Amino acid sequence: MIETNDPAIWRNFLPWPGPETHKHARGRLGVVSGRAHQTGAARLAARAGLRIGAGVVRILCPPDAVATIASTVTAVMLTPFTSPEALGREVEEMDAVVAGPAAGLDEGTVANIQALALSGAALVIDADGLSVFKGRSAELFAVLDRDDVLTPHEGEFERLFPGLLKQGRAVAAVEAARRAQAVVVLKGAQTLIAAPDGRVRLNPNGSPWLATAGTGDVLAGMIGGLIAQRMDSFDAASAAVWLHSDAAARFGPGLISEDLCDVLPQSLKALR
Ligand SMILES: NC(=O)C1=CN([C@@H]2O[C@H](COP(=O)(O)OP(=O)(O)OC[C@H]3O[C@@H](n4cnc5c(N)ncnc54)[C@H](OP(=O)(O)O)[C@@H]3O)[C@@H](O)[C@H]2O)[C@@H](O)CC1
Ligand SMILES: Nc1ncnc2c1ncn2[C@@H]1O[C@H](COP(=O)(O)OP(=O)(O)O)[C@@H](O)[C@H]1O
Repeated sequence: MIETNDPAIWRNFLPWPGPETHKHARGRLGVVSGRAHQTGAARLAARAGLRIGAGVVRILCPPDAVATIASTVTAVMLTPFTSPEALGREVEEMDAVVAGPAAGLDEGTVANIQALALSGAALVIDADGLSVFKGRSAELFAVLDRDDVLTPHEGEFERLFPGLLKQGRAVAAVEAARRAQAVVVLKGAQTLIAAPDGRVRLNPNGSPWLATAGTGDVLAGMIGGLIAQRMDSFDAASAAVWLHSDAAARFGPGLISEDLCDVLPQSLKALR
């Protein structure tokens, strides 16, 4: 049965800070950046992770990207890594990690995701982190846990699950989550969120203003930020998808992806 992704389902599980909390207790999120000329996507995701409440957000980047990122981030922290093993060590203390946006379609991205999967952090895998496994999806599924989240648009979905969309989006999303044994967010005008146990939610408040570059990167950061705050991954994905659309609708005409973070507090306040 397809459930409507109504806030009533997950609203009581949204993580609000208690009086005794501190930034590390609120959740630590990592975001893996691409090379020097491909850092925007990670910066969008990292900012979104902070805005949705993760207490500490750190971008992990190749050494050549340090100067670019350092000159453009403020509250977001930054650590370079020189190998997949070093990346895996950096995320040991993190609660969740976003990987894939603008990561590059090469073996380095495969190795980074495999190293991240060995850590205890929940993974949110998007964009190139999905596309790089085209024709070899079993290698990705083999390293995933049930608290990991895949966030494909239809093009990326087709690369991981060729032909499956012909069965209809809802059936396809459920089957994808079963095969991956992870949460699958099949993005689009009516985004679906599917869990490996067969549950599926259809998002009711999609906003066409989201059809602009980088909004998927923001969504990945929002999901990662909620999981870092220890929200269940299926509920975190559901809540992030709804809040993302709500923020877009509040902003309306002229929205670009970097505006979403600025309007997200209004969406959060309305639910509190
Ligand atoms: N600020 C930054 O740094 C940003 C960096 N970004 C980074 O850019 C890289 C490329 O990302 P991407 O998503 O544009 O390209 P990708 O998935 O390789 O292929 C696109 C092809 O897939 C198809 N397609 C089918 N359905 C689709 C759908 N629903 N939505 C979209 N596409 C759909 C469609 O094919 P067509 O239908 O045209 O034949 C289309 O031509 C990636 O690393 C990403 O992280 C972006 O996040 C933006 C902000
Ligand atoms: N017509 C639309 N109506 C509602 N939401 C849309 C529409 N088009 C795109 N979106 C949303 O915008 C986001 C785009 O993500 P994605 O394709 O990964 O973009 P990018 O890679 O540029 O960040 C997704 O959350 C998707 O659901």
